[in-house]
Amino acid sequence: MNSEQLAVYFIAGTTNCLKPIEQILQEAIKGGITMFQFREKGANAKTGEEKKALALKLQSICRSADIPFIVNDDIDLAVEIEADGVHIGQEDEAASVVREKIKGGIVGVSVHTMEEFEKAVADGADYVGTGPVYPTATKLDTRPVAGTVLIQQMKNQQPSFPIVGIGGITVQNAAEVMKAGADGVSVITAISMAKSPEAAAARFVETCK
Ligand SMILES: Cc1ncc(COP(=O)(O)OP(=O)(O)O)c(N)n1
Ligand SMILES: Cc1ncsc1CCOP(=O)(O)O
Ligand SMILES: [Mg+2]
Repeated sequence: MNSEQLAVYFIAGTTNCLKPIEQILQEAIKGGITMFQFREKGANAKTGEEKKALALKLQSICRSADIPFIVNDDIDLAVEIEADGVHIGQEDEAASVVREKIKGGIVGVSVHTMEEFEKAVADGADYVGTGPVYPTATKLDTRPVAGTVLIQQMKNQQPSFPIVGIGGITVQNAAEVMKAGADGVSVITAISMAKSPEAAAARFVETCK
């Protein structure tokens, strides 16, 4: 993975979409997203075979566009379908263990403190995601809103380690996240719920790429 692939990192699951997720992903790809994470969780989310079938469809769309397809949380699914990578949180197994399981794949880790950042790097993470940078209604069990300070601190300590901000990021505040030192923005609502996901993605590309 190179850090440029984090520039406009779109994340979605069916519960974040009012239209079919396949259509939204295709529109976002036309707009220029650089990476996609399948995050199928929460009330009414698909599970089991239905979740796997959807993952395979979205993976195929990403493959055709040469965009990395990352699975959130579900390491077994990522291994089974040979996803390009997995994104794990602090409640999941250590990145070093996950790295062994997904042989050669991308491992992203959520961090909220410098200690968590240093551990993720030592464990062999390929990138870290940190947030919520701004208030978000998408994830209820988040840590407190953090602003951009941790992004600045991580960048100062390890200038070349890939970092992405997440949480409440919009086309209006994305520049501030980049200015703090992020390599990109992770976005759910501002693309998945946009009137035009293509136009929204294109505006993020202008700011972040
Ligand atoms: C790129 C990126 N960064 C952070 C997260 C959040 O992960 P986590 O804290 O494990 O929360 P869930 O997304 O699993 O609810 C992410 N998904 N992606
Ligand atoms: C998954 C996640 N982790 C921290 S905030 C968040 C939700 C981001 O969603 P949105 O871009 O809609 O604020
Ligand atoms: Mg998680």
